[in-house]
Amino acid sequence: MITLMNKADLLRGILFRNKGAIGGVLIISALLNVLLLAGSIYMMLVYDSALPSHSLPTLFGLFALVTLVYLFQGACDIQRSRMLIDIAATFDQRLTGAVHRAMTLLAQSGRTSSETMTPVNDVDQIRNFLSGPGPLGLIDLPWILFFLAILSMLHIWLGFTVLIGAIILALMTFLMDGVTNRRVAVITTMTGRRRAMIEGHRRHIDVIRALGMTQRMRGKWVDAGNHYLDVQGRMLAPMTTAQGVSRVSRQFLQSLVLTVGALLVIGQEATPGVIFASSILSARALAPLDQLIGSWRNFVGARQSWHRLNQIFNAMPAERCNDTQLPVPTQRIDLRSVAVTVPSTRVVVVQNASFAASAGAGIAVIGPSGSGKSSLIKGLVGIWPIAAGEFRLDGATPDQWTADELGRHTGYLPQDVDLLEGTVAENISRFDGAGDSTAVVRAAKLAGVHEMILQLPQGYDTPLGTDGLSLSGGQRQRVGLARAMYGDPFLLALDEPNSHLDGEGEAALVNAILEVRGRGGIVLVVTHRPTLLAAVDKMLVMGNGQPQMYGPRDEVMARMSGKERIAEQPQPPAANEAQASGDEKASA
Ligand SMILES: Nc1ncnc2c1ncn2[C@@H]1O[C@H](COP(=O)(O)OP(=O)(O)OP(=O)(O)O)[C@@H](O)[C@H]1O
Repeated sequence: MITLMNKADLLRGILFRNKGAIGGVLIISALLNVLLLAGSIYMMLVYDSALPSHSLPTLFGLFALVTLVYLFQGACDIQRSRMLIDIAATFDQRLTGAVHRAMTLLAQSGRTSSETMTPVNDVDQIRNFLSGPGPLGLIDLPWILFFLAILSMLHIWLGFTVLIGAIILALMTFLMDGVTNRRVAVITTMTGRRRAMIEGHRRHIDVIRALGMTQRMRGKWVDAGNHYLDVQGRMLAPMTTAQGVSRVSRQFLQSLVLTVGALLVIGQEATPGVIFASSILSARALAPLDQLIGSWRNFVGARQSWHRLNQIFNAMPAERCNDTQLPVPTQRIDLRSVAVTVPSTRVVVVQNASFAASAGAGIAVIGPSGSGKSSLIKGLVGIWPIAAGEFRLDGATPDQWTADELGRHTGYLPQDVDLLEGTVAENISRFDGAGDSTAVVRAAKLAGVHEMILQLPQGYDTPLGTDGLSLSGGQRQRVGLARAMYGDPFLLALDEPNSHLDGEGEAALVNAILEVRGRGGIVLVVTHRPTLLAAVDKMLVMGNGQPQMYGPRDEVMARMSGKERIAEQPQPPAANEAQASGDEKASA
């Protein structure tokens, strides 16, 4: 697994860690290119010695020899392809961890799902290219000179003719590269968006069906598909033309070489065997270029993926590795003028948040919709960046722990609870393979979900998630609560944890919050309902992305009801405004 990314062309480093295998491929390629002469030599010997002498033993002897060479050549060819597949697989394996980290960071920074998937698609693209025929064209490219030298040894005119052909094909490849580059980038982006579109439809299939949008969504998908195919067809046209021209040019060149050979034979400057041998040799000489032109689109795609991956990896911050491990926080949290931003837009959604709480505190975060309650929670548990101000746990800023360490001290229940693919126990234990079942059951009991889990087909071992059992909204919320409480985190942040709960569930939740507070944890709970107020001792009122009031629960409630009473009294408009602005100042 890669931990430090700030290196120029990191991918090349990873690929060339396979030096042994790459060296093996180059050696086998050299051998194969030399063995490729066998066909031409055989033909020359048959025409120039076996045929004139009418010697059957010579013919059969030569045939046996060339058969052996072909068998060996076949074995080398298979071995070379296998080695390339292994190199591609190792390259992919070595990048897996880094790709996952890149995806996590891209998703955290608010990128779209197609952008987030880019590193995976790019590694796929490079691996497919490396394990396909594409690299063989590149590896065999220098061997064009070898075949040109042999052809020139047969006759300088033969070498010259093929050299001109090679230059024309190389020029075509060069020109095609300029045309292809931008087009392949456009097609790659469109392919990613198309995949994201169908994935979006899949995710929201229930809403699409229930609201009668199936035909409209299908129409959108078909339109997008038609547009994609139209653009792809237009963009790929020059490439297909170049491939066709390359194939015909190669055939033409072979006939041209044959003609030059025939002219040399007529002029008694070469033997008849030379005609056929040079025809085969010219085909071999130009094969790498032809192969490259054939797989040029994949080559350009892989090259772009390579650059994109390098850019992504180089932009990734080095993974934090704190030398000093801080103790588990147990005392307090402090916020001083904290501002939270949305990662994708960098819009500030919470500002001037200043308050403190000590061990055992329970804080209800209330306020109207869009007032910044969830955003504040996201900032405190490290999902969204704190752009200004300070948040400290026992005096330390969150970045003094690694994300995973901090995660162990934090419990978070989001508004939309997503359980991951795995069993109920795995989900509750946050996939901590080393975690003990007692802690899982304890967290489930605390969340009041133990009895419900026992009713599931396989109890705690029931698979959930993508292909597993789907739970109801309330069940999901309670399993999510157990997951948040697992490991007795110091800071427990619950975002509307009772939105799907019935009376019994709410009672269990109140008990759970009291239990956490009783053991010295701090609970922040966003709620629109008064039921949970029984479990807290403090209240934070949010409005317009800022705390409006903070203090002991009953005091804040009294101030709020006082405000309401003032607002209810009929007052002249000017007096009303003065009162409102005075209150805001006081609470701020
Ligand atoms: N993913 C997001 N991308 C951009 N802006 C967002 C995002 N989520 C929230 N916001 C913005 O942040 C502001 C605060 O939203 P937030 O969800 O924190 O409010 P809230 O008080 O929790 O609302 P509710 O009670 O409805 O959940 C809103 O103006 C909202 O438009």
